[in-house]
Amino acid sequence: MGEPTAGDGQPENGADATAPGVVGPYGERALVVIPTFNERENLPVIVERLHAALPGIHLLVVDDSSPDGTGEVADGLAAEDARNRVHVLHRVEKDGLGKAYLAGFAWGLDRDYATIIEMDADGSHAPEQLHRLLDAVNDGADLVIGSRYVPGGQLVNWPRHREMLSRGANTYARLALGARVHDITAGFRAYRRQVLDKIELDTVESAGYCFQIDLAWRAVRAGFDVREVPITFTEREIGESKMSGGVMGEAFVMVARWGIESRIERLRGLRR
Ligand SMILES: Nc1nc2c(ncn2[C@@H]2O[C@H](COP(=O)(O)OP(=O)(O)O[C@H]3O[C@H](CO)[C@@H](O)[C@H](O)[C@@H]3O)[C@@H](O)[C@H]2O)c(=O)[nH]1
Repeated sequence: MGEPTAGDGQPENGADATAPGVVGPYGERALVVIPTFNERENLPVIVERLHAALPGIHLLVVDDSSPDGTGEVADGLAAEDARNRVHVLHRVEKDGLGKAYLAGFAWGLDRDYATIIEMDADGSHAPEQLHRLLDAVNDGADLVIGSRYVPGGQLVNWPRHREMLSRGANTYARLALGARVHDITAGFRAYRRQVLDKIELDTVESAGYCFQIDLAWRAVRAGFDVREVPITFTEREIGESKMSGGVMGEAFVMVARWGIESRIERLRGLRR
């Protein structure tokens, strides 16, 4: 499956990956993990915007051998960056968003980044709003979710059917799990590394977008301070979403399972 290829985990530009990725005023080392599949036109734009917004931040592109050559574009960006802020992890085949993030998290945790961020490559998440998430981390939050569904959150140009699907998925997850998170499927997040160290990433099974629900739910259950800050989510202009029936089916089944498991656990706790 999409395991990192030999030699992966090393920065492709020969950079010292332990060099600090200090985020301006935040004074902590932060890594933005960007999963990519067929994003060759979007990637250079997002990298430029990210470094314009937060010049000190490091980023790791996790590419699943995109047929359109995104991996080579990422290597080029890494080679061009004189400050060694851009790193690339190549995986052998498309293996789902969740697995790509897990590989990226492992890379970042190995290199002692203090904060690890999730962000799409397609411009849906605005790098200019990343400081909102980092401010909340700085304020003591453990997991910060950039939320479309709290006051101040917005959707721009998202097709109506995607909005309904997303809102439906959030309502379903809230009812099944009882987690008080408004946008538990959101993919713009910042994790304090202690969260990722604690929530047993080696037992994560979710491969697709339900990975987002899985990790937020684990963080809630572990008692971490999970907060939402409003963001604007903008529909991509170039390329296509990788959402599929399989991705939705996986989320439906997994969330039902976690809901049942947590109710059983609660009942056992009451009986004791
Ligand atoms: N490496 C890798 N990257 C992937 C894969 N599938 C998707 N990606 C990358 O993951 C990012 C998000 O994928 P999209 O397909 O553009 O997501 P979306 O439909 O716009 O979904 C957004 O909304 C979902 C629901 O709220 C979110 O769950 C999701 O994270 C994302 O923000 C993009 O950078 C895309 O290239 C994969 O199998 N492997």
